[in-house]
Amino acid sequence: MDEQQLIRHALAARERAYAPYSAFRVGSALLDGQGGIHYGCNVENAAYSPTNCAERTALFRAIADGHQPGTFAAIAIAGDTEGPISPCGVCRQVLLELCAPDMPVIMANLKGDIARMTVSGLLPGAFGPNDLLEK
Ligand SMILES: O=c1ccn([C@H]2C[C@H](O)[C@@H](CO)O2)c(=O)[nH]1
Ligand SMILES: [Zn+2]
Repeated sequence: MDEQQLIRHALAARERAYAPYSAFRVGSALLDGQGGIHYGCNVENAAYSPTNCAERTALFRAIADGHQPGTFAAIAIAGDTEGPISPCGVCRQVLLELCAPDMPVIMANLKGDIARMTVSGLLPGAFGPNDLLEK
């Protein structure tokens, strides 16, 4: 699974977004350690705050399907932004919780722009699992 393929999966997932309020559709594709893909899209809500971003949808789906935290290989995210889409702060925190710190996060837009970061690079100075679990 190369980067371009993972981005294509994220773009396909974006088609399933439920975004009637913002009309801003986002897709994600999470690659697991066995080469499996877990799709995510944003799912909005009339009360707004229950909205789930594409990134968290894919991560929560994969965990619910039995994958262990820290075993994922990469995530791609795609949205119709000027530059490569950037995950929100809540998703950065959830990525830090459920993925290895050095896991690649591939950010794309519809024009083919791509940016790459690691999970830990997206949330410098984070309060994370180590602060509670390793005493
Ligand atoms: O990285 C992002 C940024 C935004 N959204 C969603 C949340 C909301 O439904 C809409 C507008 O913020 O886009 C995502 O899913 N992922
Ligand atoms: Zn988010």
